[in-house]
Amino acid sequence: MEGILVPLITPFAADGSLAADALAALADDVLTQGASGLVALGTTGEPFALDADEKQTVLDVCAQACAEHGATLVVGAGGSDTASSAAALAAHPRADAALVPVPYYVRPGEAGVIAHYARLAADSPVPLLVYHVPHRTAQPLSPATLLTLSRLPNVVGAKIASGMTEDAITLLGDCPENFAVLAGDDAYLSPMLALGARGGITASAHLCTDQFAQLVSAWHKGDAATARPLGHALNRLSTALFAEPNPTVLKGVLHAQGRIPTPDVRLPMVPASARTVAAVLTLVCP
Ligand SMILES: O=C(O)C1=N[C@H](C(=O)O)C[C@H](O)C1
Repeated sequence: MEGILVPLITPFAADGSLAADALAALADDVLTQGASGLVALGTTGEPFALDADEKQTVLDVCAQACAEHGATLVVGAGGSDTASSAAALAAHPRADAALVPVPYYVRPGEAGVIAHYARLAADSPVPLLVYHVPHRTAQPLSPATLLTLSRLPNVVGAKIASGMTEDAITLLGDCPENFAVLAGDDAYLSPMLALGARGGITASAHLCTDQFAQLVSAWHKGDAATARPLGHALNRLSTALFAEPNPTVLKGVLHAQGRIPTPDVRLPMVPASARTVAAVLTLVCP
C-alpha cells in the first residue's frame, strides 16, 4: 500500500449515462503513467449519485485495469452507521483494501469511532484503510485515537486528510512500522511524504500522474533537492483544482483535454466555472 493511488472520477456521456469506455481509458492511462493503484468509488467518483448497477460497472472496470497492470485496487465503502458499512464491505471481497470513512454526520465521539472500526475490521473480508477527513465527517480524532486505530488487527493504513495537524504528525511518528499512512489532502502530499507517508490518494494525480509518482519516489529516496520544487509545483496545481468543489474542476480539465466526453457532474454538484478550469489548464504539463 504505497505510491500514488488515483481516486477515479466517474465520467458521464452526453445522455447522462456512465461512460464506461472513458473510465477504462482513464484507469489505463494513470496506471501506465506510474500510479500504483486505483481507488474505485472514492469521494471523487461521486458514489452518492450512482445507482447499484453503475457502482458495479465502476468496480468491474477498475478491477480489470488493476489486474492488467498488477496494481492495487482500493474500494470506497462505508457510511455513517456500522451495520450498513459492514454490509458494504462484505460486497467487495476482491479488493486489496477498502477505504472506510470515519462515520460522518452522526458525530459518535472517539470511543464510538474506535468501536466502529473494531467491529468492521473483525468481520471484513478485506483489510481496511481508515479515511480520516474531519472537514467532511465533522468528527475530529485525537492522536491517541488514531494510534489506537493503527493497532487494530486488519486495519492496514489510513488516508489522512486533516492537514499537517498534531494528529497526522503523531500518527506518522508513532504508528506501527507496517501501517501505511497515505496523504489524502492533495495540498499536503509533499509535506506528508517528507514526514514518512507511504504515498497518497490524491484526485489531482489524474493530471501529471508521472510527476506525482516521481514526487513519491524522490521523497522515499531522500532526494529533497528534487522533491521540494516538484512538491511546490504540484501543490500549485492541486490548489487550483480544489478552488471549487471536487471533482467539478477536475472534470472540466479532463474534458478540455479530450479525455472524458463531458465535464458533467450529478446534482447536488454543479459544473465548475470556465475561469477556474482555464486557470488549471495553464498549469498542467503538456
Ligand atoms: O476520492 C477521494 O478519495 C478523494 N477525495 C478528496 C475529497 O474530495 O475530499 C480529495 C482527495 O484528493 C481524494
